[in-house]
Amino acid sequence: MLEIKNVSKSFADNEALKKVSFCANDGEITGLVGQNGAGKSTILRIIMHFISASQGEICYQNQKVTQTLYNEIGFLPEERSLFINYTIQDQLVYFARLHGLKKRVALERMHTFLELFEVKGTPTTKIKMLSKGNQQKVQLIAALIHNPELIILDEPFSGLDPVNADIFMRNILALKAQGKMIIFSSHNMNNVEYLCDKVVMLKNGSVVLNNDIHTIKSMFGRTKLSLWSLRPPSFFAQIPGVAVKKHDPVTHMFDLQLSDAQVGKKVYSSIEGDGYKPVFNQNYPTLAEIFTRKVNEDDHGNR
Ligand SMILES: Nc1ncnc2c1ncn2[C@@H]1O[C@H](COP(=O)(O)OP(=O)(O)OP(=O)(O)O)[C@@H](O)[C@H]1O
Repeated sequence: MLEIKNVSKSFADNEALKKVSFCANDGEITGLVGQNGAGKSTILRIIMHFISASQGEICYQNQKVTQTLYNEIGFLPEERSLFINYTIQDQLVYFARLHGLKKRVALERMHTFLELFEVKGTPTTKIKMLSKGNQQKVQLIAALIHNPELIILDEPFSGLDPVNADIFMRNILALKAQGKMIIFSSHNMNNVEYLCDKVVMLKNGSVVLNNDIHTIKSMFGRTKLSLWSLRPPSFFAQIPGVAVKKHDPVTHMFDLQLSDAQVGKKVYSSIEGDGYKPVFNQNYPTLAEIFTRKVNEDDHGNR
């Protein structure tokens, strides 16, 4: 288990992190989300010991994290850091050797990873000849080549097309199945929702959500209602607790936001006499919608 305990960090008078606490577990994927500047990279850099916390502590498997843990951690930095004149092979062997791997083992693993990640290039292709997405794959392989137990990925999906994002996701899930602990930051809520067991959301340096996805969704309730109706938008807008988010006059589909899941019953009874309804779907908000709501809340949790 990785425990982040009351970590604060200030850069001059800017409080970038305020008493941040959360845990990550072996065999689980934890997603770190938040707006630009929320503090995601800062907490990841503190875990990596690149910068120190102003306060608080971090424990991994019940021991204080020190630089000696370096070989147990695989890190994908937000800013890519490859030597563009190196070949893929020289680059990956270089990183593997930094972690004490023998060249033969590094080469074996390199071949496996190049295949798994479908890198478009051979071991002797120079990094600068690769597309941005393929360079990113090499950077991720560099983070994994020493077989770390804790994998920290700062925005792994930025700049990837959907096919390559899928390849990344498939491999991240395979690493989880091997029991690895994975923490990644991302602005792509669909990827976070698909991959993560747990989500931690930072807002202005503070944790505002910290739970498994199912619990987070339950906290918000089934407050999203998609329905088919021939009624005009004004009919639904006058029901207390209902906001009309979208109406398509061609398909007669509505997206309604409910203040409370119970309001769904009121909506249902108001159109009960209208006859056959091909769609009446009351659901939890998506993680992207929850994210937007949390961003727009004031500090007292009011929307
Ligand atoms: N080295 C630094 N010196 C001064 N301020 C910094 C430094 N690193 C980060 N900050 C500040 O700390 C705050 C958090 O930044 P951080 O990079 O952690 O945010 P982030 O959530 O990763 O944002 P993004 O999504 O844009 O990458 C910001 O106000 C930023 O300006």
